[in-house]
Amino acid sequence: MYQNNLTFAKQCDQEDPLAHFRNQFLLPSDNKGNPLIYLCGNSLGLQPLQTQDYITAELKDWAKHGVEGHTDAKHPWLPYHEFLTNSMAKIVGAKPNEVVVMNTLTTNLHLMMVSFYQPTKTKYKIVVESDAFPSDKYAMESQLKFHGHDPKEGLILWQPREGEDLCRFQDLETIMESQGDKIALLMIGSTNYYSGQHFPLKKITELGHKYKCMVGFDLAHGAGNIQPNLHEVGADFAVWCTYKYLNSGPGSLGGCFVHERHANNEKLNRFAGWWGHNKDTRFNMRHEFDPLSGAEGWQLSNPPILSMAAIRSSLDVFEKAGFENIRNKSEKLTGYLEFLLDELDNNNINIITPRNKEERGCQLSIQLKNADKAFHTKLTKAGVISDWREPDVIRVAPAPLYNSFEDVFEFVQRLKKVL
Ligand SMILES: Cc1ncc(COP(=O)(O)O)c(C=O)c1O
Ligand SMILES: Nc1ccccc1C(=O)C[C@H](N)C(=O)O
Repeated sequence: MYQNNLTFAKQCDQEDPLAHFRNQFLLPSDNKGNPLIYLCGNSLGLQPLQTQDYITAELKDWAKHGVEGHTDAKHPWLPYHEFLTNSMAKIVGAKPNEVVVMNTLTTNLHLMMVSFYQPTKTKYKIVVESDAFPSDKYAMESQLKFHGHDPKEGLILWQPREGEDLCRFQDLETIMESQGDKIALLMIGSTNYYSGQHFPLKKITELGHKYKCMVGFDLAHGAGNIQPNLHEVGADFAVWCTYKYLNSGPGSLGGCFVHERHANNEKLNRFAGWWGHNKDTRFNMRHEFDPLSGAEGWQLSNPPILSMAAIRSSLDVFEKAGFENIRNKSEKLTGYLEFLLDELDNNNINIITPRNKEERGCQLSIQLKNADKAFHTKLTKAGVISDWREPDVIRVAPAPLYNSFEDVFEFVQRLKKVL
């Protein structure tokens, strides 16, 4: 159904019900003002036009009200995180009291492991996909060490088979069959940062629970990209960032999910702070810690409002577009990219991301045999923003809110030239 020509790409853009959202983003250009082809939303999403106004409004309220802005700002700062909750809950398929925006991703991962990784002498191992993002692995290794275990022995890697790029669910089952009684936590990147493989979250959760393990997901590459349906999946916890597909700016805050079955679970360890304390008595001071029910109870500090304003802006764009529409377009757009790459018919190109759309989001990871980083530099000079991940992969992620079919077509033309 796809065609390898510009007229077809333009036709798709004309028929795309989300096409007008592109104008609501600031698209980067080079020093001479030529527009770049930006396919890097998997690393840093682009800025919605309205974000500046959302942030400026908070700066103005700060100027006008000073400390009184906590209660008198148009969007009062004391409950500000609550303005994000409903939209964020929809993005990850959760109930509002299961979700909170706070801290950053790796910080939240640690906080969640404090609660959901409570190893015993015999049941202490953690399973992770072998090529997880380094920060996640560092966090898990340091948690193992913190509890007195050897990370080399305690961290089990779920690996692709020899000669393959993707992990198979059956191999996770085999790990659980042989070591389930020693495993305390399954902590998997819902969508792997390198391969773009999206894992079967529900099957993984059920498998983990069968062996009495806690199950958590890192949705850094999933949130805003694929609907993870966290509540229905039944995961114990999840963490994510908002600077990739959620377009909320560099280093912006992260999100955190705690399943409602743990909302008031007093058996869990918790590192506490005053923002997680009962709102009615928070300012009475000198009270014993009285945690809020649900994910909010894990908050530590009063949050940075300027970052939250950017998240509120971005979530408003998602609300307007509707996540199902976004995902629909995403499947078509990435399908078009896949089609055009296949049309190149080049033996040095290997798409390692799964071919099946249920097992991937918008990113395709393109392995370029015999290429090195210099190749990627050439591609960048040709006006394409993508990223290179060692040893030989270019990650390309057409983001449905601001990328067009023409972007995808033009990218493949430039790739062909550089090849
Ligand atoms: C899967 C994954 N985990 C962790 C991180 C690190 O997140 P942060 O720097 O926000 O803690 C990233 C991206 O930077 C990521 O993609
Ligand atoms: N936050 C960053 C800051 C600087 C450079 C890269 C990042 C990334 O997000 C990398 C991303 N997590 C990745 O999947 O490679």
